[in-house]
Amino acid sequence: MSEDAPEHEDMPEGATRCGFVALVGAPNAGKSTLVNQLVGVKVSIVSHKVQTTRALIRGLVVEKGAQIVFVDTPGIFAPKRRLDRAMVSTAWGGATDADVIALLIDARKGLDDDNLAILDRLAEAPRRKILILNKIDTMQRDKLLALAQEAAARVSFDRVFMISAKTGDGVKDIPAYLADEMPLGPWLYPADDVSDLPMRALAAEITREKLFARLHDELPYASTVETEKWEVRPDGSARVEQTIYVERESQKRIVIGKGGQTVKAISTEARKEISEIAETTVHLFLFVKVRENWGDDPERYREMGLEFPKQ
Ligand SMILES: Nc1nc2c(ncn2[C@@H]2O[C@H](COP(=O)(O)OP(=O)(O)OP(=O)(O)O)[C@@H](O)[C@H]2O)c(=O)[nH]1
Repeated sequence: MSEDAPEHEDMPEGATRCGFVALVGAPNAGKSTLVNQLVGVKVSIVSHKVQTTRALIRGLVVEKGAQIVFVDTPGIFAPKRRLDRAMVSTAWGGATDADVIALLIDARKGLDDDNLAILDRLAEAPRRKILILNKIDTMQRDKLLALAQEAAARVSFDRVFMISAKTGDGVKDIPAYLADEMPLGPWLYPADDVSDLPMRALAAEITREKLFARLHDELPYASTVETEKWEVRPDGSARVEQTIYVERESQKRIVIGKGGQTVKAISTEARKEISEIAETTVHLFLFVKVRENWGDDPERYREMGLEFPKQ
């Protein structure tokens, strides 16, 4: 990552560019949808529930000889617990390390308190910044222009994009622009990688998504899924073992369900999707365990790649 803003030098023959773009935005702005749209593969989990993104997930896009590494930051929100503070700290850490910070705003919401707080913070960051107004499929154009002006009055953006992450409208312009902004340097990832997120973590996110789709009213947000084992068999299929961690015995019973029905249904759904993404047959084994005070255990969020917040 470069300390200085990249210069617009002519590309020597055979030279490559590579850089980091931090996607910053309020929960539900559409960051995961945008990363998925950019990368073309489901690398980060989209959900109607806010704060789905629990760790930094990168999507790689190659454009005009430049490798652009998108850092999908967790939603910036008012942190209460230690875990939440760690997530926010990680999000801003990722943003200030990046070559370009991309602020994604749900245009429908406009400059609400969340977005104003982010803009204030962004104004201080000594980085190139772009503004992406998302969800234009739900809005009229004149309102978008007014919103862009309002945001630009607070933060100096190098460029403003108006897109629909959902339909893909306008999305291609973003990597086309960013490719020229990346500093000269070798690619950091193999050419055909779409994500440096290991398959294990992706599989855990998929199961977690299925778990919450069923039980979002009954489970605390802190429940997690970990992939303990990913074993490729001689026939190419994979034996995958995952543990669902909950905070209390009562929650364990809910996840398991009557006669194991609930966990079985979650497993069936998750197995289908993991198989599709892994492009092989997956045999999924789910275990449910109680881990108390999960949300306050520093070891847990260190394992997830989260930083300690600077107090
Ligand atoms: N109409 C419309 N909906 C969108 C668009 N982009 C995203 N959404 C929806 O907005 C919701 C939130 O999208 P996500 O991609 O999960 O948002 P996020 O910013 O990654 O959220 P966190 O991971 O929780 O921070 C989902 O229901 C998406 O389908 C868009 O361009 N148009």
